Amino acid sequence: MTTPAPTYTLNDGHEIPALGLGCYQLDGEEGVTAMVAALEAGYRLLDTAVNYGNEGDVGEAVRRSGLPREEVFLTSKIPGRHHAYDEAVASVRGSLETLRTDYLDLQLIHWPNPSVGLFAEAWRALVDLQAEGLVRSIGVSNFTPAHLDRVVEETGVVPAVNQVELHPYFPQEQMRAEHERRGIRTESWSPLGKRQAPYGEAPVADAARTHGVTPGQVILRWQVQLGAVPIPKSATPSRQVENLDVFGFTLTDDEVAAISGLARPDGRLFGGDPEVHEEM
Ligand SMILES: NC(=O)C1=CN([C@@H]2O[C@H](COP(=O)(O)OP(=O)(O)OC[C@H]3O[C@@H](n4cnc5c(N)ncnc54)[C@H](OP(=O)(O)O)[C@@H]3O)[C@@H](O)[C@H]2O)C=CC1
Ligand SMILES: O=C(O)C(=O)[C@@H](O)[C@H](O)C(=O)CO
Repeated sequence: MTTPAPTYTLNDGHEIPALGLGCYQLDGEEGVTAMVAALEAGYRLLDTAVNYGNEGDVGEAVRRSGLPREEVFLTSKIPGRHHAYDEAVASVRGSLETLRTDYLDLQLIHWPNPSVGLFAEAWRALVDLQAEGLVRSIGVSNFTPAHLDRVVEETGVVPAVNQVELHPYFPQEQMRAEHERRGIRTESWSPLGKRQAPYGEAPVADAARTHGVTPGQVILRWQVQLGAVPIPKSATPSRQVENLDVFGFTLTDDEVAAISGLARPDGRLFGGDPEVHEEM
C-alpha cells in the first residue's frame, strides 16, 4: 500500500486528504472493483455526486474495502435541479441513504446554475444540515467570486472548499488567489486534464525526467504544490498507485512556474464556464 496522502485542515477545523479519487464514470461491478483497489492502494477520499449515479457503488466500495467508515472521506454534490431549500435537504438525505452512511465528510453544490438563481437557498440548506451533523464540511463547486460573495452574504458562512476545473492548461491563478484570501481550500477537477493531458509538454516531460517520475505524477505534484486538492480519476490500479505516490519528491519553484506557464486563454476542457454552463 502507498502511504495515504497527508491532510489539510479546512476553515471549519475538519481534515481533508491532500489528494483523492475522482469517481465519475466508476460504476457497476467494475467501478466498485476499481474503487476498492484505490482504497486498498491507500486512497482515503472518494469524490462522487448525485449526477454520477454511482453513490450506491461508492458506498459498496467503502464497505467492501473493510475500512472503518471514519477512515474514508466521502464527498457528494447536490445537482442543479435540487437547489430549492427543501429539495436540497431531501437531496442530501437521499445521498446518505444511497451511500448507506450516516454522514458525508464534504457536501458540495455541484454547479451554481445562475440562471435558476437558487444556489443561495441550497447553501442555506447545507448550513442547516451541517448544524444537524449530517454533513461535516460544506462547500461549493464551479463557483465564481460573485457566487461566493452571494452565499456568504446570505448566511455569513464561508464554504470550506470550492472544487473547480484546474489543470496545466487552466491553472486558475485568479480563483486560487480568491480562495487564499477567503480561507477556502481549492479542489481540482480533471486535475490531469483528462484525455487532453499535457504529458508531452516540455515543462512536464522535463520535470518527469529530472525527478525520475511519470508526467502524470509531475502534474499531480504541481497541483499539490499549488495547495490544491487534486482528485484524479483512474480505473487502472497501476495508475491509481502512481497518482497517489506524489509526496516523495518536490518540484522547484521554476518547474512549478513553467508548468503554470502552459495556461491558455481557452484552456477549459469543454467550455465549462460557470457563468454560462449549467448542469441540472
Ligand atoms: N465538480 C465538477 O463539476 C466536476 C468534477 N469532476 C471530478 O473530477 C474527477 C476527475 O476528473 P476527470 O474528468 O475524470 O479527469 P482526470 O484529469 O482525472 O483524468 C482522468 C483520465 O485520465 C486517465 N488517467 C488517470 N491517471 C493517469 C495516468 N497516471 N496516466 C495516464 N492517464 C491517466 C484516466 O484513465 P483510466 O481511468 O483508464 O486510468 C482517465 O481517462 C472526476 O472523476 C470527478 O470526480 C470532474 C468534472 C467536473
Ligand atoms: O463530472 C462532473 O462532475 C461534471 O459536472 C460532468 O458532468 C462534467 O461537467 C462533464 O463531464 C461534462 O461533459
